[in-house]
Amino acid sequence: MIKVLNPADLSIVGEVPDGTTADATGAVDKAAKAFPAWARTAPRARSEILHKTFELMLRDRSRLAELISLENGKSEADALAEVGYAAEFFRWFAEEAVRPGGDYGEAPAGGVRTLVTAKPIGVAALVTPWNFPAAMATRKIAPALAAGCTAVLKPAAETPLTALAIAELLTEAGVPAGVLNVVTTTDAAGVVSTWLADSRVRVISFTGSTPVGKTLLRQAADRVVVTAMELGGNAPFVVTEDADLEKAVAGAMIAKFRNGGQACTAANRFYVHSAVADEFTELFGREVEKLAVGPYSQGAQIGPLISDTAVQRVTSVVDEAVAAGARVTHQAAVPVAAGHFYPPTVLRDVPDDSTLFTEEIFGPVASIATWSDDDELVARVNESEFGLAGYVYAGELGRAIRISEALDVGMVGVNRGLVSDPSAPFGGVKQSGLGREGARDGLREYQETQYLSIDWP
Ligand SMILES: NC(=O)C1=CN([C@@H]2O[C@H](COP(=O)(O)OP(=O)(O)OC[C@H]3O[C@@H](n4cnc5c(N)ncnc54)[C@H](OP(=O)(O)O)[C@@H]3O)[C@@H](O)[C@H]2O)C=CC1
Ligand SMILES: O=C(O)CCCC(=O)O
Repeated sequence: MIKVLNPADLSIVGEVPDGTTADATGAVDKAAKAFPAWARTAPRARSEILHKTFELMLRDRSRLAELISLENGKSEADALAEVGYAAEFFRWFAEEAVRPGGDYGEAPAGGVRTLVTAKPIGVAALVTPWNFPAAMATRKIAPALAAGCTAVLKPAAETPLTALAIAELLTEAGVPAGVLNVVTTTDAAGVVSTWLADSRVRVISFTGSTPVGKTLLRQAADRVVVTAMELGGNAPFVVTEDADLEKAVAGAMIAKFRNGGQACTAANRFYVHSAVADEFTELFGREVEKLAVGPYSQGAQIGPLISDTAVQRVTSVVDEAVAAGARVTHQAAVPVAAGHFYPPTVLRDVPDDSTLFTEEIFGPVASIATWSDDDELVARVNESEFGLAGYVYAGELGRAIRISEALDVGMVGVNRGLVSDPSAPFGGVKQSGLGREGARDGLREYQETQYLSIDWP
């Protein structure tokens, strides 16, 4: 069994089976057996089951939020927001399930009709991280099932309880046995490589770190498995000299501190125009100092990090930046408690080559640098090998759009601190990944295009 810990106080909140590679194959057996019938189910029937699951998640919103907070540590507000966000993927893909797509046309030379259909690919392997235990699962399960695929899911070993609770709700909503199979395990590499080697698994969708994503891409290449990869980010947060600073601070609080900074979309590098950098730092820093850090059960706004290793890593990258000349300007207090807490922190004069700027921080640390020329700013931002999200705050909308379009990222919040939305195509460029989740694109990740070229005398 795997013991699931509460990162706020290290108490045990549950136990789940530690699945083996034999369990991994058993899950594919079930998914493969269930596939033909599920793929033939009328789109409307699949849609209604997904819609019912959306309703059940909202019915159980507080229970699910508590489970998320217990195993992940995030605040009650973040957990409730996550349940709403996660449930919306079921509603969105319930609506997309009835629009599988397709086409019908005539070849230019005549004598041929072309009938194009979008078919479910087959068994989908879904691998999800601990930072959004509900939303990362539903962002994959909903489109896979909407398309007519069956699935095997491996949640993170730190947060398996939420995925199991969602699977139960899908069963309650009417998903037949075998359509979704969850394998909890501490042998992530063994289970996932077993799936990628199995000829019945035709697509893998992964959310997690870039190094693991690269490993899975290499493994997927052996059988040319279709891949969708949501990997690490390094989001810039740009503030121009004519931006509304109060609005920019409000957006920064969301972009940086949602989920305690543990999000691939989290603002990682603040580039504030030198004319307003002092004022922005002061306004932002004052808000950061007010953040209440602690266990969700005490109504805190910021919970612990996921593990002690995470705390050590954030500590070391902050220390490294300070040694290189950065200054800590503001910091919130942390409780004296057993959990993995790190104080929300603001730093100024962070060098572009410090790890805080070149790698994902995945913690509540805001690193600020300054700039003064738009072209120089864009060049500095685009030096990164990552390109998931970005944020641009500017007074003149045209300038905000020009800067946003010049950034090598998949998503930009323009005068907004949040980009995530089930109706929008979530995903990154460069080493931040391949493919898109949500929107219509999310369904396409689980469909294969086939055409019939029909003799038409
Ligand atoms: N882009 C994103 O959304 C995320 C980015 N990250 C980044 O990655 C860093 C490390 O986080 P971490 O949780 O370790 O991320 P990982 O990439 O290690 O974990 C994500 C998922 O992949 C699984 N996994 C781990 N190793 C393998 C493997 N060899 N083969 C197949 N599956 C594997 C994990 O299982 P298990 O939990 O059992 O190890 C988990 O289900 C973070 O600090 C952050 O920078 C992390 C999470 C999400
Ligand atoms: O960190 C992630 O992997 C996803 C970010 C959550 C979201 O905004 O959708």
